Amino acid sequence: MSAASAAVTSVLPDRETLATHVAEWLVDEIARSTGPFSIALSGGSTPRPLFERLAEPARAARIDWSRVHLFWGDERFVPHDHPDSNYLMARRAMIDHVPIPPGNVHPVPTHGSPEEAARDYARTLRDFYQGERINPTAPLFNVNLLGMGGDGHTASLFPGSLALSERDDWVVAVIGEKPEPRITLTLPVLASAASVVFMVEGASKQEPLARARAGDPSVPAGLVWSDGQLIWFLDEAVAGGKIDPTD
Ligand SMILES: O=C1O[C@H](COP(=O)(O)O)[C@@H](O)[C@H](O)[C@H]1O
Repeated sequence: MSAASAAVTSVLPDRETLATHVAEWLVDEIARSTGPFSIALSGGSTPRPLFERLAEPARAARIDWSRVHLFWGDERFVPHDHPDSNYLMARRAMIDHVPIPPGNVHPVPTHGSPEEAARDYARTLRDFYQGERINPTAPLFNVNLLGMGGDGHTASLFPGSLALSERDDWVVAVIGEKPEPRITLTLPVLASAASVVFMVEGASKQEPLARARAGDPSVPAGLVWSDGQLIWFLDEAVAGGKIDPTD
């Protein structure tokens, strides 16, 4: 399945409304579920207002945080207190303000070497999943929240990267493509979610978004599929008035 097939699209007026809409969607998804609810978080700037919305007291009170497990789709290989850390951003915007049990927060380790960290995180994911191989009928995550960079990258899968072809390892170290090494889940693991959710905003991403949605293989976000449903949450600036929500 490619990003171009079986996708649902919601276009919201602006980034603030987008964040509120996705927060409400997530609250409803958690409320409708039973048992553990696992979410893979993205980093960068786009999800920050969403995390802040989820931490607002009235909304946070509607979430059974004891069932929520937080993972990350990718991480910069920097200490957890480094300003570039995806974990630190989520902690400051949300985790520090909600009653989630500490044991339910599963950041990507950033000690040792990047390769060791990738191996350790794959172990963490497999232990949570209670399986060594992904079964497409039993997704690892309830929700995998993804973003897209201006170059079309998603998680830490960059255009032309060897990591895009990885089908066996669940997590890989990406070295030499960015100033700092990255740790990223690979495509089959990113796809293993009941809902793979892209949140993309801003006029500067119109062009890569259009290519991703057309399934352009040179745009990593366009290579992501979902073992469940694929949802694009967009603001009008990135949709550019050109997106038919039924596409
Ligand atoms: O490097 C990253 O970038 C993407 C996109 O970030 P944004 O700032 O353009 O929203 C993000 O999805 C990814 O998790 C992050 O590590």
